[in-house]
Amino acid sequence: MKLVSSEGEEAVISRAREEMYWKKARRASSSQWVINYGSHRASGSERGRWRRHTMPLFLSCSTYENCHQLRSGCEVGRYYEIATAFFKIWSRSRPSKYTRSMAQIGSRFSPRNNNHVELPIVDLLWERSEASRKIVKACEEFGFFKVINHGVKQEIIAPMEEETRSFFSKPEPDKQRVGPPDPYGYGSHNIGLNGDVGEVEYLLLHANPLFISHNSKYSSSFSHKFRCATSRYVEGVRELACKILDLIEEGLWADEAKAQAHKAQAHQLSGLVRDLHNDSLLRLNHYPAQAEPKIGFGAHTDPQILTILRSNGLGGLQISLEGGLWVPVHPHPPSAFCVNVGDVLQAMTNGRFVSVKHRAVVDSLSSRTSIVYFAAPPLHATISCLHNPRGSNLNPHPRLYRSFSWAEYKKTAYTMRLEDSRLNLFKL
Ligand SMILES: O=C(O)CCC(=O)C(=O)O
Ligand SMILES: [Fe+2]
Repeated sequence: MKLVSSEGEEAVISRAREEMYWKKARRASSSQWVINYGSHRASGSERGRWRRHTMPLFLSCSTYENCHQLRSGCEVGRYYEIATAFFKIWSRSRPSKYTRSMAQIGSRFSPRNNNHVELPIVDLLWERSEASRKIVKACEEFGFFKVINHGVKQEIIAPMEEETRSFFSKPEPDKQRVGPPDPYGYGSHNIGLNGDVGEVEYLLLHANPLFISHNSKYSSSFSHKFRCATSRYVEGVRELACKILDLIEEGLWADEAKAQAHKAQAHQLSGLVRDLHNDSLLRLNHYPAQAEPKIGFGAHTDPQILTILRSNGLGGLQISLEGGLWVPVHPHPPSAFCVNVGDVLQAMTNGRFVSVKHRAVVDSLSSRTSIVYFAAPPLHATISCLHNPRGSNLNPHPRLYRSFSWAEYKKTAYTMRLEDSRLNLFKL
């Protein structure tokens, strides 16, 4: 396939990669995404070079066939083809065979899908081996999936949603009484201690009853109803997280001795979350309505093992695909929980699972809430690549990360910006 320049496809791509210039994908209109890549030497006598190496790729999510010409004079459909070819080659040269490829995702990213990523949906009533295989695949390809028939009862979810709504609708001074976050407590606009801001207010709570003392200066401010709703909810989603982690562990070695998989699993993952000293958190987010689209919660990965998220049925969550392309996650079916891989799980699977960057945008006139449970190990736990109880390697690639304690990782995370890739600091 010929690209804009007369150079061969591989040459142009490797040059673009070498020069390591990627502009984040930006939204050109409601139906198009633009990705630019090329040389950053775009001025003066280098202008020609710039033109030659810069290819704005217009990926239209819903109507690309209807747009005929773009700035460069190339057909959008043609650019779509080029983009797919580009990502196929680009991802081929990525080090891990588990890295998601844009080419794979490209096929789902089609007009029919109405501009949303179709995340895999896992039904927990499926036969166990089927559910476990689907979850592992989703964690490898997307780092995200949804679960239905998850077993968390509506009578646990509804009071939690009600208490969340009622907390955020209190007058500001009442909310401030449980702030500023230390990191637990109520915060508004400022996320963390390192200058990150967003159109969000939130309440961060420790989810382990043993550590309720962390919340004690706040707990007297919460009604009995609120405390009951949160503790029942935490119990429910912790069970769900553990169920999923057991399925993951079974699925990781499913290729070998299938019949033994269940017996041999050692609950290495769920054991961390069930530990008496687990450091799991519950975070309630509220994104007030904005007249125009704003960032509610900036790009980040979740540091913990697994995240279980529920929103009030409104879109706003977006995930980052290969190449910095942001795509919205459809908020349906409403009964589903959205589940994502955290940094710790990426490290424990030696990079086989991906902890994917995501963010929340406020782009509607209704306010959105999300209730997020972060399943985490105890502070003293050592995080290293999982071992197979039957003795074989989880992932035949060399070890990617050194061992670290959760306390060490958490401390590092608190010193960094939201968007920083913390796990890179632990690479071998
Ligand atoms: O509100 C959302 O959809 C995302 C929130 C999130 O990513 C977080 O709290 O870590
Ligand atoms: Fe997150």
